[in-house]
Amino acid sequence: TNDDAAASKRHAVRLGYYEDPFITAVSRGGGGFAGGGDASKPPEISRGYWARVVNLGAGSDTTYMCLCTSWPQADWLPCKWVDADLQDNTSRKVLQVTSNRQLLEAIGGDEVDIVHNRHELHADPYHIVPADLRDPAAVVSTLRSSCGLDADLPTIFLAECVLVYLPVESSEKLLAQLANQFTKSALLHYEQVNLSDRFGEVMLSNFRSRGCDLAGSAACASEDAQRQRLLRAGWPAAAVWTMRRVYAALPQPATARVERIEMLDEREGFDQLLEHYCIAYAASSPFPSEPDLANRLASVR
Ligand SMILES: C[S@@+](CC[C@H](N)C(=O)[O-])C[C@H]1O[C@@H](n2cnc3c(N)ncnc32)[C@H](O)[C@@H]1O
Repeated sequence: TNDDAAASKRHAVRLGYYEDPFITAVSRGGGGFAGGGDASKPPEISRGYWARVVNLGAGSDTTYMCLCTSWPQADWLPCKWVDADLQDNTSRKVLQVTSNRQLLEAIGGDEVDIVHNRHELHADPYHIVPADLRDPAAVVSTLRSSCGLDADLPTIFLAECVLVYLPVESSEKLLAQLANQFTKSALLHYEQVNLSDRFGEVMLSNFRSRGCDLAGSAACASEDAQRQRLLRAGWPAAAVWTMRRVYAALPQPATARVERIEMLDEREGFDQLLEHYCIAYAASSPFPSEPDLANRLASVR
């Protein structure tokens, strides 16, 4: 599934949907390692990738490298960044990063000490570590002991198309462990939603026919199911938006540019697809009221 995600991203970048100078280094077809073939993807898929607010830190994702090169001096860059995935994927990513000059330079080049073995890499502030998300206690222990993460510091967790592959009991345990251990944290999570309607059932059977059983699909039945899972896991605040709502809220010049890259046969199919993916946000403290938020923003400015 990671190879397919990487190939879809490479295709979207090649057509100009968004920029990611590192995607060819991590995805086969451009000298990279991840498979996924070079098949072109329908424009609905590319628009979906472009509209994602967050590219999550797993698989062949290159968000850290993109952030570092786009804003090399920014003081808001995180003081630690961890890409965690199953060992097969981290081994591949370690090989990609250590054997590619462009990726090495993006993570600090000669300026940082890079310690790595086949499965993990530590180039503080950047880390790649193997972690099975079905074992949350081990995940937290790895973050603390191998990456030096301080659970008392503000932390953002990103999960892009990942939780849906875990049984719901496992994703709930993981979410509970993160909410419980990281008391100043937020979670941004992107995956399928509304899978209980007819379109959702067809999506599920398409995944199944590609040999991909979505073990966590029950948590994706509706927006409420997604939200309730976060609340049940102990996150005090949680909100869910379908990608249709997110897309409609994006700046019009930006959507207009992307919609000129490739025409859609029909808009309805794209809207349906957007209706079946969501962004969920959870926070370890209740959301501020709108006036409170405005006051806080004013004091920062
Ligand atoms: C569809 S890919 C998404 C990759 C990346 N987040 C992206 O969107 O480009 C799903 C990822 O979830 C990872 N994954 C699935 N089950 C996992 C588990 N139990 N523990 C850790 N990672 C897992 C896979 O290895 C794969 O990299």
